[in-house]
Amino acid sequence: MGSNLLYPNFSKNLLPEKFIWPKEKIHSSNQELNEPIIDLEGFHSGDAAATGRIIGLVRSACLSHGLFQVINHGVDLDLINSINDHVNYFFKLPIDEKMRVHRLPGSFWGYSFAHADRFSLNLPWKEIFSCIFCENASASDHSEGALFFKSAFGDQEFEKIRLDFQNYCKAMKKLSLTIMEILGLSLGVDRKFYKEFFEDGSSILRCNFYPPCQEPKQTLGTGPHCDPTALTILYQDRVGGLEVFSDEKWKSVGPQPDALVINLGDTFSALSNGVYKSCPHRAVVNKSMERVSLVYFLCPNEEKVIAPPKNLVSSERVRQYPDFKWSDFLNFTQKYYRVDVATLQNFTKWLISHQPT
Ligand SMILES: C=C1C[C@]23C[C@H]1CC[C@H]2[C@]1(C)CCC[C@@](C)(C(=O)O)[C@H]1[C@@H]3C(=O)O
Ligand SMILES: O=C(O)CCC(=O)C(=O)O
Ligand SMILES: [Fe+2]
Repeated sequence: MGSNLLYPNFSKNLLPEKFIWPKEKIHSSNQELNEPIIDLEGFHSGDAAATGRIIGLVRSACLSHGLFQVINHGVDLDLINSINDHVNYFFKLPIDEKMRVHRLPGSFWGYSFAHADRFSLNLPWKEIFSCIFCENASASDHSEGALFFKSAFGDQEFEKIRLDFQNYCKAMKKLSLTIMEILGLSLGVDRKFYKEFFEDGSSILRCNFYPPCQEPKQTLGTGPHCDPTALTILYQDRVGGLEVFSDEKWKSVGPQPDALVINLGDTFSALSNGVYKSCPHRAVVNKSMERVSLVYFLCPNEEKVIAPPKNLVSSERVRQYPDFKWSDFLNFTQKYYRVDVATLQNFTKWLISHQPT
């Protein structure tokens, strides 16, 4: 990035050409997604009737658009607010301080401005701060992590902030394994199947900062896409901007105090043999308010082969996607293909054409 820094343009009136998206990708419906918010309390306490209702609601959301919201999710709301504060603090730093942790090519750690170092067209109107967490990280990964947080947050506070981030990711991992159990039950699969599959997985945490934009109808904060990962847990502040494609329309997912948004990604769709679709979504921006979203992506262990359980495959429902490893899919999204709503289909074609004969 460095030399072609576009950052100062964020404060000017004219939208730089690189941020202007094609009109057909931007059209909006002004409709809200009206979905029940799912209360997980009954599942946590083992209430059979409540669990049955939760499974039914999850199944219907995942068959139709792959997104739902949960409350009583077990993640400490004070911890969420602390991460939100840390993230706001970081994004408000002067650009040269944020650049101390700028994301290096091929890495998932660090700060990026609009992905301006990776793409040249249809840039998203956002700044991004990312980290990866893996519970079985080696001692050297831990010391690199400490250095990273020190560079991002300074010598005084970094240890507490790093611990908050670690605790946040642990809480998100726990919640995502609970959701995996519910997804298993909702698909008639052994309730432990998906939960165990992801136990040794890794996690990506993406913190997005969307500055106000003078021309919000010409650009997007995050373009239309399905997450290539398995499951996403998103916290959005009170501003709003997340939209989901449902019934052929973009509908907004309004922020709900205390709720977390859950959406399915391509990897889960493949693991369900396409019974559940991954969720097409995007983020719009607005003229007057900045917005933060904290996005936790659950990923499988890099070496695991992604294949659906046997009872989701039959002569009526043959295999929809070939076996693949998460490391290959991730590599595809970072080296060969800019993630959009058709990443999994294009990866499947790419895999087949690159298979040794
Ligand atoms: C595997 C990944 C690619 C992206 C980061 C993680 C999970 C979601 C992907 C992303 C956020 C989807 C929208 C487009 C993208 C480029 C972005 O706007 O950040 C995507 C990520 C990426 O390739 O960095
Ligand atoms: O910020 C949002 O609401 C959506 C972000 C998103 O979809 C992503 O980071 O994958
Ligand atoms: Fe996403």
